[in-house]
Amino acid sequence: MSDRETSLEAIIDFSHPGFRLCLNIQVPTAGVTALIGPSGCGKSTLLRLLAGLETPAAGHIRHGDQVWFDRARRIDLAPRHRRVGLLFQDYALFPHLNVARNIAYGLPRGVDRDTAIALWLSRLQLDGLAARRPDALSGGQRQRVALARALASEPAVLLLDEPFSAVDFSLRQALRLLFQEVVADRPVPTILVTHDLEDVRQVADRVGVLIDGELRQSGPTAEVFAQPCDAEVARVLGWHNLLPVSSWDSRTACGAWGSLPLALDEPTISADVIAIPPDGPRLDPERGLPIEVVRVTDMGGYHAVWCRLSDRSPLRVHLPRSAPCPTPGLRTRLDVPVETIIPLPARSAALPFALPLTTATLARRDP
Ligand SMILES: Nc1ncnc2c1ncn2[C@@H]1O[C@H](COP(=O)(O)OP(=O)(O)OP(=O)(O)O)[C@@H](O)[C@H]1O
Repeated sequence: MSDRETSLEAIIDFSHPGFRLCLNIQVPTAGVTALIGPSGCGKSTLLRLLAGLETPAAGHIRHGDQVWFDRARRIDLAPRHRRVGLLFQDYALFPHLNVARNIAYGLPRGVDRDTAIALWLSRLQLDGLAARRPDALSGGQRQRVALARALASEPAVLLLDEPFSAVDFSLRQALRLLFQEVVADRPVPTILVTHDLEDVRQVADRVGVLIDGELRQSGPTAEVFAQPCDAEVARVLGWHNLLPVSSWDSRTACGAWGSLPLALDEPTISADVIAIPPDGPRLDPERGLPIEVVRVTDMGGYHAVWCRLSDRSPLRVHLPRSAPCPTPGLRTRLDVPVETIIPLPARSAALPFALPLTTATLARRDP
């Protein structure tokens, strides 16, 4: 079956009091699609709508040829008929069932129960816990039981809300690898909601950035991380050094923090903010922005140096270990190579409806 036949597509318009989610999304079968955004932007709500636990005011949801929801045609498939593997932030385990029975709950017909339970207990490092009830598990154990239940059900679509958030660093790493194996083994449209950018970088093939119920940017993971479309998206992607610009032209950007040269052919975009990648700048007492070093952290391969600019704006730079390591309190200057500076608008429009959907998830609010 081609990817087009089994991808998940949805056009959704939905409101809570004071909040509106309005977007158009296509999730291909191959690979993982991560969904990130600030708290309250609508990520969990979108998963609930796709799973059939909330009903859109308008739109449609389709998995391959199967229509799950179509407001105009009055189709609204019950959640149990959508075959969605779901993991919620609160795990939603059955409190009266032990671990084994929770995992077995969604097993497809024909699967040997005991073998499948043993397999998933072992894969998620839950051996020895089969007979425990959820209230006798740690948060991380509960989360893994919920993940096992979602994966074991051989779903047609996987919707996972923060599936690795409650476990320690090394287990998280192991779970990411396991998850990638499982998804590669049985490709289904998969949405991974997470606040952890490492999850996105390591696991996701594509990423969509949701802000205020709209999809602001989406595309291949590396591309989105390298080229955020605006300062709000850049913040979601973990960019630190975003300096507001009060005036600018193609040669200079100025703000309360000072001024920096620009090298734009022409001022084609509205630059409200300049972004300074942390690896570009170098300390140089002779040139650049005046700074005071506030804190230095040894990150293993490099030193992270937190500085304050003249207006007390924070800035973080990464210095190679081969460079002299500054001490807190040092007043010096920061030479920022002109070619590393990225001008960004503060906020761009949501993705328009009519773009092709293969790499993109699209959104628009009504005017
Ligand atoms: N049952 C509800 N009634 C009214 N408003 C709700 C309800 N559930 C969620 N909301 C609101 O809808 C918006 C989106 O919530 P949602 O839980 O989808 O956000 P989120 O992006 O998943 O957030 P987080 O990252 O914190 O989990 C929020 O403003 C939230 O307060």
